[in-house]
Amino acid sequence: MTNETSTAHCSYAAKTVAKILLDIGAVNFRPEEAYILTSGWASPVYIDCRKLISFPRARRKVMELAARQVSDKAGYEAFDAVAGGETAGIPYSAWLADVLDLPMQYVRKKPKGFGRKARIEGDIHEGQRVLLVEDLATDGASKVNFVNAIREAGAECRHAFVVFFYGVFPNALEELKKDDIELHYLATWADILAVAEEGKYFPKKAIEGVRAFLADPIGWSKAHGGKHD
Ligand SMILES: O=P(O)(O)OC[C@H]1O[C@H](OP(=O)(O)OP(=O)(O)O)[C@H](O)[C@@H]1O
Ligand SMILES: O=C(O)c1cc(=O)[nH]c(=O)[nH]1
Repeated sequence: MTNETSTAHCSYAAKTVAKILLDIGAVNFRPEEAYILTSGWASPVYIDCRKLISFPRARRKVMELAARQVSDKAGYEAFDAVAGGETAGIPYSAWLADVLDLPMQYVRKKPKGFGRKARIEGDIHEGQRVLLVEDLATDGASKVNFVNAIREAGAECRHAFVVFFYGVFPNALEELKKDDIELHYLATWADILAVAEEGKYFPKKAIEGVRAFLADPIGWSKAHGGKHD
């Protein structure tokens, strides 16, 4: 595949996924009352990718795009298994494993306090090449936790896939790279804003509020009680 074909596909995928997320009501703008994200950042925006589980045609489309994206970026036959991060990543990993015809596992955030005390459920082997799958990434910190659990189990994990990546927190991709993790994603906030503006999904004022956050997420977080370093 040429670079141009791959770029055209990324752009088509970004627009399609942004439109799907807007159409199913997964995109929440709330500049007047900040959301505090898992990572501690305050944000006027929140994407509820979990909603996709209830929309079968939309989720099938997203998974087709995902399968193509990871094959283009990481390579055909680059993986031996697909692992979902608890909780939201689990259904996505099941669907993607199905499309890619690969075994599936899932990774717990913490070991269970009893039984096998395992963090990986499913069959995992020494040297197996595992793709971590999650719903979304903000600054990516949770990905490192899941990847470490996969590596501690003896498998290899150098790639993570998310449907949605914030694409606003500085150095998120570079920080993951330091841990030898390449993040693949279909859409970002820039894609959502472009489609939302064009399709007039939200009042102009809400879009402007979101733009202020995207231009300075750290300053916005600090001013609204979230973390800022
Ligand atoms: O830290 P990042 O890598 O940027 O990603 C943000 C994480 O926060 C959310 O999960 P949450 O911890 O709320 O758990 P859940 O999946 O159990 O809902 C989301 O599903 C991502 O996994
Ligand atoms: O970081 C999070 O917790 C988070 C952000 C977001 O936009 N959506 C979500 O489900 N979780």
